[in-house]
Amino acid sequence: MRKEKFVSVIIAAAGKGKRMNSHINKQYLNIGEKPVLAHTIEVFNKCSFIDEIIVVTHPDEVAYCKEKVINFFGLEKVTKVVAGGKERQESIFNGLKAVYQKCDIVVIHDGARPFVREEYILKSIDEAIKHKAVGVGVPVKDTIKVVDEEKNIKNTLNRNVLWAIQTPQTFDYQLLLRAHKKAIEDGYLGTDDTVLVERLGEKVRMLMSSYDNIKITTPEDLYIGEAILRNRK
Ligand SMILES: Nc1ccn([C@@H]2O[C@H](COP(=O)(O)OP(=O)(O)OP(=O)(O)O)[C@@H](O)[C@H]2O)c(=O)n1
Ligand SMILES: C[C@](O)(CO)[C@H](O)COP(=O)(O)O
Repeated sequence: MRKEKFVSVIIAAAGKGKRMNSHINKQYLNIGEKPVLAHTIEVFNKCSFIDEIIVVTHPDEVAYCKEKVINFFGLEKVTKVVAGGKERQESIFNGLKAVYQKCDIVVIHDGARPFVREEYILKSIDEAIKHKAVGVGVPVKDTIKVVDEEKNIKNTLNRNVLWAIQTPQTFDYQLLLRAHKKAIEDGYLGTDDTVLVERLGEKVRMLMSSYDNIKITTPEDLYIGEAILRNRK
């Protein structure tokens, strides 16, 4: 069934990586012998059901990304590198406007999540063909508290229903485009894409992925990433 669908991937890599505190943007820092972003794109590039990859980078880094990542690592499925916006949501919207006009299914993935496994990409494409919207994630391991501005605990959430959502998040293209347009119309800014579809009142499926599908966010994630990579070899 997947083969009949045109599948585009949008890699969001236009953030500034402020929490990493590095003069080099975190996507271009090495884990093992390759930049974070090269690890991420390689997984999609190798995946036979992916037809095109659109990379969204910071406007100042388009040329750098092409030279140091796309061309250097021979990532031939990347058809376009486009400039992102100030917020992640804006960057994804720029990506949505750049995909092939006959795109059926769109997979959204963070450039900063280099340990995504092909298995979950394939499962999420299948699930999106059936259900139109799907995110991957993991049940939370910690007990989650709601804390106010004075650092007082207000209440404790029921962990049995809490999941941490990751990417890939995979959608029927027209549905996600509609969800983004509605968010723009309403002035709504979300921190992922599934929430935009939730706002339309549409069902979004959750697929179990793995705890090692981490997002490289703060400096300690780099040595956790080195350990994940060593463990995979
Ligand atoms: N305007 C933005 C902001 C974020 N992202 C991307 O969205 C992913 C998840 O965002 P996050 O980890 O928060 O990255 P940054 O925004 O770069 O991090 P920070 O908040 O520390 O600056 C990253 O791959 C990032 O490059 C993006 O494409 N466009
Ligand atoms: C989309 C996301 O990866 C889901 O966990 C995440 O929300 C994006 O990162 P941010 O740190 O919230 O910008």
